[in-house]
Amino acid sequence: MTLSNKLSDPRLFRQYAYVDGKWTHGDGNREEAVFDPATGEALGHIPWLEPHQITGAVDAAEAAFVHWRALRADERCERLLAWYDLLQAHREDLATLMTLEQGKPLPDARGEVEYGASFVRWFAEEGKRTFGETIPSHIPNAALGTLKEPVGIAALITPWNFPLAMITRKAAAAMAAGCTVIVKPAGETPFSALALAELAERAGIPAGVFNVVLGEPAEVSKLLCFDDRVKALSFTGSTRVGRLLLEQCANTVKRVSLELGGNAPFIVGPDMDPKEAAFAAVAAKFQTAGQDCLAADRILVHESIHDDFVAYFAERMAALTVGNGLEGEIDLGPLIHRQAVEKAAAIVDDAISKGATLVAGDQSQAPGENFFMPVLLTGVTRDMKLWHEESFAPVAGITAYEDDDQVIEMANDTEYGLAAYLYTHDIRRIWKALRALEFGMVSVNSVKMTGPPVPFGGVKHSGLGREGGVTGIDEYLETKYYCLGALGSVSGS
Ligand SMILES: NC(=O)c1ccc[n+]([C@@H]2O[C@H](COP(=O)([O-])OP(=O)(O)OC[C@H]3O[C@@H](n4cnc5c(N)ncnc54)[C@H](O)[C@@H]3O)[C@@H](O)[C@H]2O)c1
Ligand SMILES: N[C@@H](CC=O)C(=O)O
Repeated sequence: MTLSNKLSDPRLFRQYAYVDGKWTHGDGNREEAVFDPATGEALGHIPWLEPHQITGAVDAAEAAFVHWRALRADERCERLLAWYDLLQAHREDLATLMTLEQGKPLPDARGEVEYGASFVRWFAEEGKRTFGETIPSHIPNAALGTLKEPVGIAALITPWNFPLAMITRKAAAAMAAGCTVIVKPAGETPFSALALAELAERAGIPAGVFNVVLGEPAEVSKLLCFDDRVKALSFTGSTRVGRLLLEQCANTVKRVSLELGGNAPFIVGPDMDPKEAAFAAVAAKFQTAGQDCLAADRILVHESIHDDFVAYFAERMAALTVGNGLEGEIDLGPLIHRQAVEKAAAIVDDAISKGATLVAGDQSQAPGENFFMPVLLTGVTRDMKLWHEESFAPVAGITAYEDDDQVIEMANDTEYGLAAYLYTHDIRRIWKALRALEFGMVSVNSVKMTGPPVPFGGVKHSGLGREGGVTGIDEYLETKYYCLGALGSVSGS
């Protein structure tokens, strides 16, 4: 059965790039196969565009910008809301596509479609609220103020772990602001991006406003970063590639937003019920099979409840089901590819060789070559890779701590600063930790922390800027100051 036969609307499965409202082949006949990580089967192929075709996408976005920015904000809102409605209407197909190319269980994929669509609705509305200011004038007979204007063309480069929501969180903000966009999705998961393009077209988003380019990642990114007509780059992905792109954008002095890696601490206070905290930690660790920038990577538990916590964690972890996300009640799908499995195994081996205890995680039970069974390690210490690197895998590491000052210092001992979790009901402990934790987001007694109203983003090497929330649209807006002089009698306004 081919992929399109699994969809009720087969036209959502596209194997072309989408530029200037046209489905596009690569002129050089280069292409890339896309695999189902659960089965290893090829799902289809995507073309790689040639450099002149990437430049052509910038030409198209430049031409479309003239008209798109000139629309009234409420007109852009209408088109974005039509896109939102189509995402909702096709959520089952979008979820199926996502599970096939990314591997996450179907209920999680449905959740991501909802999540991704919610950003479109949010920014459709926010576009109507990009207010400027009036400034009390210090210049006689003048009126001062600001206007908000779209920055121009935005290049959006996105990862494979959230193939739809990482695009809409950027694209909807940029498009609502009046920008045109060129999306470069991850080669592992292009089909969700292309389905978004198909639905954007049906929603009446004009040609050239939403483009999806495909190609060799370093080549495409360089062309977009070096092109002076591209005014903003928004990237979600690894810190390694983020640093590279930041450098590449320096020459053209672009607006750069970076959503990079995380290495979240999950702190459990001595006052917590160990069962409640352990169950929450399992949820925070194993979301998206651990391939999540918010995954709880370092679980720091007060020594007084450590042993009970470990027992409950192991019990809960043992109940997790691992398998093909399209089949039955599955908690964890495959990892994205074999290299991810090898990296996870190396991180586990490194920890064990340095003294960690393997409590659970028998890889002989893995249902396929891209699967990695959940692992629980205790006695994790700072010299281990598991402490410093994002494992991006279902590997949980637990460390005991003695007091509040020590655990804050441990939590901050990372180059990353995306998200931290804190479980305690002691308000003084909460307040102290909230202020001391060097992370862009701190979630207290809640695994879920994201959504459209939230300013999502990190500090330190986890990124620059914020996505979502009331400030997310600012990444795509310039502030233009004006001074209207010689007005006669307006002094004092
Ligand atoms: N902070 C966030 O909001 C957030 C969200 C999701 C994922 N992430 C991070 O993303 C990473 C996982 O995603 P990934 O493996 O796709 O990341 P990645 O950095 O390898 O790839 C991200 C994107 O960059 C492209 N790319 C890869 N190499 C490139 C190069 N040399 N030059 C230019 N572009 C290149 C890829 O094709 C892809 O489109 C993790 O580090 C995760 O924490 C962060
Ligand atoms: N779960 C994150 C994506 C990180 O990988 C989000 O909600 O943005």
